[in-house]
Amino acid sequence: MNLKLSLPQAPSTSLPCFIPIATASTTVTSSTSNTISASDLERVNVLGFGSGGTVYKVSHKTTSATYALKKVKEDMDSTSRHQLLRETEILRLVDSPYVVKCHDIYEKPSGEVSILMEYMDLGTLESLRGNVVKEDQLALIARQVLKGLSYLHGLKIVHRDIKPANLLRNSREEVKIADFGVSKIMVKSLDKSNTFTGTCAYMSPERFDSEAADVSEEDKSNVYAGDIWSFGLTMLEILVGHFPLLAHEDKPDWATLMCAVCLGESPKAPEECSEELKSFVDCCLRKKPSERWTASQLLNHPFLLQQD
Ligand SMILES: Nc1ncnc2c1ncn2[C@@H]1O[C@H](COP(=O)(O)OP(=O)(O)OP(=O)(O)O)[C@@H](O)[C@H]1O
Repeated sequence: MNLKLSLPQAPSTSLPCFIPIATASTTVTSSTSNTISASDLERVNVLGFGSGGTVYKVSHKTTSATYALKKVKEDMDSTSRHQLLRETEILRLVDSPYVVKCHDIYEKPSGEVSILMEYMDLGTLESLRGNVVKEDQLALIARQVLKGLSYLHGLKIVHRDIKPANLLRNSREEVKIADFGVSKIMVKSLDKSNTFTGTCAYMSPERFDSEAADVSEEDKSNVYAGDIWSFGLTMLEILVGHFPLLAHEDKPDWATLMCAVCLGESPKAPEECSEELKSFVDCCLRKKPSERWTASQLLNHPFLLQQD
């Protein structure tokens, strides 16, 4: 008589069903037990603009603690709304020293959503462009990003947009992964999430052209390898100071990129680099996803072990 049936899991493709975002005027949701009221925050200045909204540096009126507040555009279309729901779902789930911490999420009755994050005072890794980055500095950055990726992949989260603009650093020499707008939590083991999502320039060959004859079903479902390709390109960019696939074009068109990523040879570390670094880059940028090393394997690569 009192039969109890467990409810089926919602598929990942549907709108995520998660706890609703709290209103700013009341309690706010948080991955920590401490909640911060939106009315206690004071804007200091604008930190930057993204496609989804504006990020402000804010200060807590009583504690003077500094945070970054991402205010998401109100007039979102359904795709952007969907991305925001996914991002907040993931932000609530993750808690790692290698991922930018989300303290609270606020929603006003008007629909305006703001995300309160840990403040990373040195901004994104894009700011390193033009600087000479030594191998030991690169190893320090690579190790932290890989620890973040290893953590995320362990939770079956694929980031899908690893690039210098989505990696933030602070003056404690910490580097953290940010921006989960196009990330995804993998539900089924055969879920193929290597679709065309994220920033084209850093996309792996199998994601760029998943219909190519040499992309097997196994390659398509090896979603985490796509993050490793993007990570490898990002590390190489930091090392050489420019986008490594097309040195002379700032904003290459889609066809040029497609040729470089899918038909060209994988980019390599410059000849003058150590053998360990050359091998490290090679292990990240193998064309076949099954041959690319995983984040945990890369953490044990000689390039990172020797710089420990
Ligand atoms: N937690 C943070 N601490 C310090 N600065 C931040 C933080 N988050 C974002 N920023 C700054 O704000 C800028 C915009 O960030 P945002 O995440 O909205 O967009 P984006 O990642 O640059 O672009 P898009 O969302 O279009 O991919 C970043 O480039 C960075 O300079």
